[in-house]
Amino acid sequence: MAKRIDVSDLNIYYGSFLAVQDVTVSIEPRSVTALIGPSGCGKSTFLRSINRMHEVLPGARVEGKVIMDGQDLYGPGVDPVDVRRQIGMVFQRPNPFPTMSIYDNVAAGLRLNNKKISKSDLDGLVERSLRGANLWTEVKDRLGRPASGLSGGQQQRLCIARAIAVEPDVLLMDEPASALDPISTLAIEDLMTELKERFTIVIVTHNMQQAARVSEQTGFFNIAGAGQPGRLIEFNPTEKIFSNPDQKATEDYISGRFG
Ligand SMILES: Nc1ncnc2c1ncn2[C@@H]1O[C@H](COP(=O)(O)OP(=O)(O)OP(=O)(O)O)[C@@H](O)[C@H]1O
Repeated sequence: MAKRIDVSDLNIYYGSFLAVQDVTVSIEPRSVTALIGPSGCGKSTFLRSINRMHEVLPGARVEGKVIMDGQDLYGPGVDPVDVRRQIGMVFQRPNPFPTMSIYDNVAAGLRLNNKKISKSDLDGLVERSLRGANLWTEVKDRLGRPASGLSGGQQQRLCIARAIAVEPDVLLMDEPASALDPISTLAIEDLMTELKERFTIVIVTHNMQQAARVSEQTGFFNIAGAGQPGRLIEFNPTEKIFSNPDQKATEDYISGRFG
C-alpha cells in the first residue's frame, strides 16, 4: 500500500562532511516525485537516506526525521532491513543477479522474506510481479534462463519486478532509465505511470523532459559551491517548476543556464 513520507530537518553526513543540509519535504502517496539538480548536489544521497541505505557506508549518518505514515524510520528499535523491505530501490544500472534465472531473480526477495511460501504461491507472485513490470509476455517462455540474456531495458524491468515482488510501500528510483535507449526509457516511464497507482514513487533524474513527463511534484536541489552541502531549493508541483518556478536558481537550471 502506498504511504506518505514526511522528511523534516534532515542533515546527511559522510563522516564529517555534511553532504545535504536541512531538507524538509512531504512526499505524497500514489504519485511520482522527481528530484532534479546539478551533479553532486545530493539527490542520490537524499534518496538513499529515505530507506536507510545511506548508513551502510562506514561513517555515514543522518540527523533529523523521516516519517512514513506516522512511523519514524530512524526511531529506536526500527530495523533498517525492515525499512528497506518496505521501501524498495531501483538503481541506475540494471543489477539483476546475472547467473540466476529470470524466475529466481524475481523470487529472491520473496524467498528471503517468506521462507515457507509454496511453489504455486511463488509462481503466482512471480507472474504478477513480471506482469506488473510489463515484462511477462517477453519472458514467460524462458523463465528458467539466466537474467544476463535479457536486454538492458528488460533487465531494468526485471529489477523493477524484483523490487515490487515484495510489495513495498515506496519505490525509490535512482536514474532508472539513464543507461537505457529511448524506447526502453519510454517503457520505464509508462511503467512508472502504472506503478504510481499502487506505490509512492521517488525518482532521481537528470532528464528534465522525463521529470516533466512522469512526475506530479518536483524537488530542485542545488549547491552553493564545491564542498558546500546540497540543499532542497524548491519543491513544487511539476507544472509550476517547469513553467513558473518560485526561485531564480530553479529557472536557470531548467532553462539550461547552468548544471
Ligand atoms: N560514498 C561517499 N563518500 C563521501 N562523499 C560522498 C559519497 N557519495 C557521495 N558523496 C558526496 O556527497 C555529495 C552528494 O553526492 P550525490 O551523489 O548524492 O549527488 P547527486 O546529486 O546524486 O550527483 P549526481 O547527479 O552526479 O549523481 C557530493 O559532494 C559527493 O562527492
